[in-house]
Amino acid sequence: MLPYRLMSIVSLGGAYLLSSGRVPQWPAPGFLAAFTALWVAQGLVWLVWVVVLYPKLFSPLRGLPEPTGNSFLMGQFKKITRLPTGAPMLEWINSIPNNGLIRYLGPFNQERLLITAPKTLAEVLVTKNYDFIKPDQFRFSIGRVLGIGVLLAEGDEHKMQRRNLLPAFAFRHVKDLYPLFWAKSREGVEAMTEQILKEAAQGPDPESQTGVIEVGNWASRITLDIIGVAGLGCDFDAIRNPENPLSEAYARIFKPSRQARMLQLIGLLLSPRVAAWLPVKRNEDIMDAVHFIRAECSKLINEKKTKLANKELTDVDILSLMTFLAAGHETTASGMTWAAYLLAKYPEIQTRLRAEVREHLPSISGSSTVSSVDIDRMPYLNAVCNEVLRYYGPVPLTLRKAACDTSIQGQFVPKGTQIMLVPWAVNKSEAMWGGDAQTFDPERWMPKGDGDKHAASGGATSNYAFMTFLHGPRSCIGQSFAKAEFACLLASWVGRFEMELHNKEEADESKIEIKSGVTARPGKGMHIRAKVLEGW
Ligand code: HEM
Repeated sequence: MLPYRLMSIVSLGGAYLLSSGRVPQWPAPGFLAAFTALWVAQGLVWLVWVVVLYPKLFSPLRGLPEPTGNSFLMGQFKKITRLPTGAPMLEWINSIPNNGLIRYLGPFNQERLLITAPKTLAEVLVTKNYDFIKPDQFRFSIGRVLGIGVLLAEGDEHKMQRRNLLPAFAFRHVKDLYPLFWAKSREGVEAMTEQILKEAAQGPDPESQTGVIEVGNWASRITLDIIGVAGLGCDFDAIRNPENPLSEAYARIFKPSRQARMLQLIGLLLSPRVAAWLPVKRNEDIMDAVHFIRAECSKLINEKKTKLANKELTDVDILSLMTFLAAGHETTASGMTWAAYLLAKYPEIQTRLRAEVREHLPSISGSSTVSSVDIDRMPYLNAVCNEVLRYYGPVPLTLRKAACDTSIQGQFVPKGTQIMLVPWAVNKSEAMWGGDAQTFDPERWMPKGDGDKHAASGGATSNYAFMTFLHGPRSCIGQSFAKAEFACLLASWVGRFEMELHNKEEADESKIEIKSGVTARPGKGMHIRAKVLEGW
């Protein structure tokens, strides 16, 4: 970032000397003119150093393997903006021979270090975890939405927050939430069925029981209701109310747009604060949504406090609540969107999964519930869930910054270096998953006989190959919660609906425009032709 404080101090001093006539010279300039000239000159020198000299001639990282075809000033930026987030890194991880680290240049030749192999991932995520912090850009842009809760806290503050929260996310607690996940799955499926049947009744073939639904919106509303009840015992009623203001507020925040990308770029070059301050519509939308969400969360906390007879809350505060509401519903909803897409694309997988669900789980139409044991004994359901989360991990990419001069596998990494952790690349790395890494194949997670331990890691050579929830002290705390919720939702959808792609062209994945903010979603939504099936 532009060192404007230092530049301003130097310019002030210089302008004083020049304009006071203390330096022998021809006509002494005015103070303002001298200040401006010095500031601009320093800015230019800084630009040449940062954009050209340092990355090309002096950086200690310049010997690392890197992609070819850099533009002189913007490195790989054009490719990065043209392709979906994570896609260029997937290409590089599989085509550039490397030893766990690939360097590439981003906008204005800013250096990025892509972490590609188990040993380098282990060092960044586990052994030297606190050497690699969330970058200011990330902290500021997400922090202004969520506050500095566990997702953004660093060092001792993070350790403390995480320690306090961990018991609530232990499997022994999550296990008790299965009945809730199932009840909400039922509510979601019933509401979706209603919409489909209504549409079928108005169409040319009222008997078809078929209609087109946008699954991403349904998934967001269902997962928002689940997190509301699980986290606070409060039902937002988003399933029944499509115009629920809370889900609309989240939709506005997570909506990717051209203006959002421009602001991101300005944030990178100048400062995220400058980008957030600009009077543009995207900033206004975000601030409106944030104020609304904050007010809602305060209201919920106050209600909960009253319910607890005015005793101090120990387990939940407003930052945790805001963090969980955001981190815990858009992610699972993105996963469900891709799950519906992949099942629609691969009907034979869908049919096999439906058979297992209908055989092992009680009908979603009745009032029976399910337990963790019911779900765990369904190998194909678990295989499909794992494979969806591998193939289209909801968080395609996340960032870190070296907090100090450090090293990764002996390679010196200067303070401030941007580190790229890219589930969309690592999850499909051929070095770790084999030649079929880029094929959607739940079979890789199916045990090939008694005691087949290999299947638990999907046949990959290392646990680090599955990066969907990251690993180590900053991995997703809600992983067990999310997996259980995901399995229940997917079972209920596939048990009730036969899903086909509405837009057949989208069977070719490259035809889907993917918009990535924090999570990756189809930019125009995912429209599925769903048929309500009888008999379950
Ligand atoms: C499929 C669903 C989910 C996925 C793919 C996912 C993925 C992730 C990832 C990749 C991170 C690390 C982000 C980073 O450090 O850059 C993360 C962190 C986190 N997730 Fe999730 N998540 C999911 C669901 C959930 C749920 C349901 C909850 C809560 C109920 C949750 C709560 C959190 C929290 C609190 C953190 C911050 C942890 C820390 O920094 O210590 N997530 N998640």
